[in-house]
Amino acid sequence: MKLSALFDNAPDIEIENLMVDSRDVLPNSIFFCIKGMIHDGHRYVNAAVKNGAVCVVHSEDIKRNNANVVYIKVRDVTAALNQVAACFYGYPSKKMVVYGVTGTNGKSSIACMIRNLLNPVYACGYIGTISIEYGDTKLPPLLTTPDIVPMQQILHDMAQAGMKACALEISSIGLEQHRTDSVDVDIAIFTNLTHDHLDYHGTMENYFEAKKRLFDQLKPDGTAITNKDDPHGMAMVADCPARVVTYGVLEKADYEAKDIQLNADKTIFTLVHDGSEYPVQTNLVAMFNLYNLLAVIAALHEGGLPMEQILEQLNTIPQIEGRMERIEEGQPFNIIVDFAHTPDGLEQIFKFASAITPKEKRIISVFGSAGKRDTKKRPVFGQLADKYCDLIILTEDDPRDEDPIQIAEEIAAGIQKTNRIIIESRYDAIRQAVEVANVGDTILILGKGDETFIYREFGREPWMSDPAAVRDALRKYYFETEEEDEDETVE
Ligand SMILES: CC(=O)N[C@H]1[C@@H](OP(=O)(O)OP(=O)(O)OC[C@H]2O[C@@H](n3ccc(=O)[nH]c3=O)[C@H](O)[C@@H]2O)O[C@H](CO)[C@@H](O)[C@@H]1O[C@H](C)C(=O)N[C@@H](C)C(=O)N[C@H](CCC(=O)O)C(=O)O
Ligand SMILES: Nc1ncnc2c1ncn2[C@@H]1O[C@H](COP(=O)(O)OP(=O)(O)OP(=O)(O)O)[C@@H](O)[C@H]1O
Repeated sequence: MKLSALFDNAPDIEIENLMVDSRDVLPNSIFFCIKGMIHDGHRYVNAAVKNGAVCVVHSEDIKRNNANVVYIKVRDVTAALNQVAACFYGYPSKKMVVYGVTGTNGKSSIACMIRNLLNPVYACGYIGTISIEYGDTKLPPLLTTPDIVPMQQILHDMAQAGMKACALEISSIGLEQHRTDSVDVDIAIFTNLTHDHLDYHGTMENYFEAKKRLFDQLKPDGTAITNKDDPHGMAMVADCPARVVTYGVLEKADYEAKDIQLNADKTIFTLVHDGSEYPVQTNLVAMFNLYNLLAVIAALHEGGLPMEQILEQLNTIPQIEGRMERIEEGQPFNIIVDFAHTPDGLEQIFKFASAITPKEKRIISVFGSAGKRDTKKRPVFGQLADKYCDLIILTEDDPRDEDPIQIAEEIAAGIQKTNRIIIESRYDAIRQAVEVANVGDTILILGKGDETFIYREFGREPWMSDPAAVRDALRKYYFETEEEDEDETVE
């Protein structure tokens, strides 16, 4: 693409790449000087030119010392990058119906469900924490919400591959860093707002405002779907220029659930919408998933999918990897692997475990808390586990360069009455839970879902994943010892 097509009054030189990091080698590129939290891109112009930049977009005064380079001064480099990236990749989001999901918990669950339910009738991709998927392509995730250039590039690839829609997770950090400013969102969904990412945003007010940007910026012919039962649900859409649609359980809402029956293996309820009542049965479990499902039904229906077509799929919704994943290997106790890593997420899963575990049986939880991330939530995790669990096994969870034992001690500071042990190795902690569980107990393995890495001081270290670890431990330390016990009895 010619530079002149991207900037007014620019020369006709050919542009092949967009560069935001001077360390990337990208021939015939435009380098954008982004001011970050640590570095200022303006300091890396020479390195960028060495690595292929033929144009530099900047907001501060810099030395224009290379006659072969075009220098373009703008007021806001990030805004320019957003406009240029969308144009460079052919405005891909305008070619698809984009469902943008934001909120503290439930983004991946809702975005994956939208993709899974829509895809059979209307080709839909997914971008989020779990992966990037479209058609038969499945790529590892970048960030939850990719940076500006990869975002536009992925959307372009999706549109090229024939996707007509995309379910996109939009994190508060992504919003704060303007990663979706040039994404044409058609339907924006809000799940809930509870304690998370306060290390980044500082206060709940800032965190709220970051999320609210998605709704403030929504186009007038877009749709905002909000959780009426969440204390922030209506405030989130207060200044939204788009049509607002609500879902909920506690109050009248556009998509409302009543007569709810929560079971260990299914949920039954009546959906009330637009004066009609629909009986619904789904294989999804737990109250928070009912909320997620209401958001999904609202989004798909508002997006044009007939209600009957949505409802007929709800009894066999595909399991979302690492989210409320029940491990069934024939053991006589429940094992659930879940990605819960916020206080609200933890409390929801503890409540569900309390509902499915008989009073005289135990809830055994295995979890930690990530290093270098929101340290204030650690004792809160401890308090919550103390309230609901009978045995707490604290272990590592992405320690980065912190000491996992120290993190565990900080969680333990919130535990007053419940037995707790600290086992640093995640595998050994899972093994311990499996070895001590009795018939009818419930084991919860929380925080990492299906992730196949653990972040350490040097970066990602491969990890077999919690579901694989628990299956391995069951085989080696539960079923084999059971067989040995039987052999001894025979003798
Ligand atoms: C903490 C954080 O959000 N960091 C993001 C931020 O980086 P930063 O401000 O530190 O950037 P910086 O290092 O100061 O660099 C500033 C600029 O100088 C450039 N640079 C820097 C050095 C150099 O030699 N040359 C050069 O050109 C950099 O490429 C950059 O453009 O801006 C970068 C884009 O310019 C992001 O990629 C980066 O995300 C990092 C990778 C990250 O880990 N982010 C996480 C926290 C995140 O975004 N998480 C959310 C939420 C997930 C959830 O909900 O759980 C997500 O959406 O994934
Ligand atoms: N609507 C909800 N309300 C509260 N907790 C939820 C909700 N949906 C899911 N959870 C809990 O939060 C965990 C993470 O869910 P999910 O991955 O969908 O959230 P997320 O917002 O995408 O988080 P992340 O971006 O960090 O992946 C789940 O495993 C579950 O324990």
